[in-house]
Amino acid sequence: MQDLDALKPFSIPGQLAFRTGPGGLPYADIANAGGTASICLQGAHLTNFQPRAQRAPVVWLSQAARFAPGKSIRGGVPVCWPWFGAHPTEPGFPAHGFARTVPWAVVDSGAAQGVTQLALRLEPSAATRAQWPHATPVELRISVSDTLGMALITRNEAGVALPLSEALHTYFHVGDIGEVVLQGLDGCAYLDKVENFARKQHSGALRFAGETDRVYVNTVADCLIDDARLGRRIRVRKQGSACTVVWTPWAEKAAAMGDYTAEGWRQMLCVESANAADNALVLQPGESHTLEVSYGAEAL
Ligand SMILES: O=P(O)(O)OC[C@H]1O[C@@H](O)[C@H](O)[C@@H](O)[C@@H]1O
Repeated sequence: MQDLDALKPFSIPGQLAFRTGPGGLPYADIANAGGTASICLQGAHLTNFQPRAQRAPVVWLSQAARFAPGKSIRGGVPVCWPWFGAHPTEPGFPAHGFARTVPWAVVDSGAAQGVTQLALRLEPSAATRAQWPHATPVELRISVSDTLGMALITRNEAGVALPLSEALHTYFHVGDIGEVVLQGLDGCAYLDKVENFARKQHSGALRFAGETDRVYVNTVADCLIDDARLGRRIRVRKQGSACTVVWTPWAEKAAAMGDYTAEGWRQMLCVESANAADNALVLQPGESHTLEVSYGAEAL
């Protein structure tokens, strides 16, 4: 992992600074006129985003989150790569890939027109090569203003076609999950992970009254999280993503997972922009793929 001296050339006075934070891990803090954000360099894991005009963060972080080398953080935006969910053939490999728990290097930063940018690249190691021996440089480019932009860019330099799945597994902060209405998935087919991946059809808006874990396939639509309690709508825009994963653990599963306070799960909803299941990618030699999202909030 880069030390703070190596990171200094990327800092931008008044906008971007680096520090050692919880778990002894390096973090980047961004602040500008539009909003604030923090990114843990382990996993390129964004842990906070709040527009200045919002009284609550847009991205949720568990109050019981643990920060440690090699451990995924509960909340924020885990980067799931180069596979989403269980590995297709290796049950011993970590769920959602290794990208979220390994060091990423800062490779670029900049500021223009009220937007602060930071680019990170996954650092391959003997441990990652043991699970993914392919030459596929991957970068996460983050841009912060009153909206948050993220682009996950994978390039296949391996010389052979490669199957790959991925997601930006974003935990959004909501007032209360029981009052949230999610729009954008009307008419979509989904795999219901709560019922052993049964394939179902969805219609209308989505409301939550229990554990929900669904992979909506063949949808490139944006989603809206309407949050009556906080009086706001979060707009989830995406490009280069053909499925959307919706997840809330509810009480029992949250308690079993740890990393949650007793009622903490009520303040989160995962709406994940992904390429997985029916929409997993096959990257041809020399091909690049970009999964891009932007998140903003407005009054309801
Ligand atoms: O605990 P993890 O590995 O971060 O995963 C959290 C959840 O992530 C979601 O994307 C999955 O659909 C769920 O099945 C899973 O429980």
